[in-house]
Amino acid sequence: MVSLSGSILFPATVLHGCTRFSIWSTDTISSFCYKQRKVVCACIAPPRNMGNNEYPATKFTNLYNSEQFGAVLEPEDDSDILIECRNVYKSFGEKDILRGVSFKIRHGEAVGIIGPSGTGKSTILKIIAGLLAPDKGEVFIRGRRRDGLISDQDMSGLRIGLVFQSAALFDSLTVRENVGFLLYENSTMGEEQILEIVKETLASVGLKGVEDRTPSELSGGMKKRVALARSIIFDITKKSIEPEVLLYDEPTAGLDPIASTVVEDLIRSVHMIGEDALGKPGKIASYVVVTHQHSTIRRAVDRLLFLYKGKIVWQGMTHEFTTSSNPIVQQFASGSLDGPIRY
Ligand SMILES: Nc1ncnc2c1ncn2[C@@H]1O[C@H](COP(=O)(O)OP(=O)(O)OP(=O)(O)O)[C@@H](O)[C@H]1O
Repeated sequence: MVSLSGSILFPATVLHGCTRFSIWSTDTISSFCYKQRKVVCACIAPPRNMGNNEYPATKFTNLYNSEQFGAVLEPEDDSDILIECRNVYKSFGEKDILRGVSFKIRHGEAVGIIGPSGTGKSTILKIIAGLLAPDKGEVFIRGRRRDGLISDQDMSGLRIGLVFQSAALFDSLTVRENVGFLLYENSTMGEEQILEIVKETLASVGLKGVEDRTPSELSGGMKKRVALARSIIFDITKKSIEPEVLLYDEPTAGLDPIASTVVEDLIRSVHMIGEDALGKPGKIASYVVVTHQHSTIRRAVDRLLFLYKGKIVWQGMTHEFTTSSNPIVQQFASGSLDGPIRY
């Protein structure tokens, strides 16, 4: 899981008009705060219907139409790539964690990253998010190479949000203040208007009448929904609306099976090809989920990347996961102690 500083409390937002980015951690806010030039509101989101002229709402079911071991079968058209990692390396001290990771996230995709514990899944999310810089290799955001961290560069064109395993809500604030935090801080909207948007966003994740509660009065599943609402709320006064990629780090960890299903369906519902609790199309262009849960793999993602020993060793559609002949995947899918994966 992503754990930047242990205590994950504060929302940090966009810097200097760079890539629209919302993330919730003390580490981030502190590192961003001293670097920030001009904080602008991260609370904008893509159009409600992303199937526009720029990006047709592609169905990805057969995009990568067979499981791949090493080689990747991909569409030739690269115009819909939102994020690309190219040959990314990352070490921590003596530990080589990522050793040449390459993949693309396309507009409309729902991608899962799986693999044994400690293999670097959360590290990849942090690199995509721009919180960690790769030692070697490149990250492209809508075709533009990002150099260093997100705060180092003025990049526009994509909002990237990270939803932590722990909901990372402000304990002392109400649900309304948590969800509307970025709007209260950065928007020109009045209190009444913000409250309306907060209510509508909460309703879109199936929560009503909880605005005045504090996080301690919510269940774990409700907290995750509030965190999701916070990451999809947007500033309706903004003129330009950018697509958003959400990165979920173990979103169902610690939940019972039914609460997991609720969150998995919620992740689907806020996606552009889903429908939220209000019956409106979701706003999220693409998302990436790091998970260990089989139910989340089955229910919430379409395509899988399997990370092992620093590389993507397998990728395929979700339905290919349990039938794969790849011994690493077979062992992981069955949970067997016998196989190439050793602990
Ligand atoms: N900032 C850091 N400094 C030193 N080591 C780190 C740092 N971040 C991660 N690591 C190490 O890198 C390895 C990969 O960590 P990461 O959290 O990315 O793995 P993961 O695949 O998400 O694991 P899990 O499935 O258990 O959550 C681990 O051994 C971890 O201890």
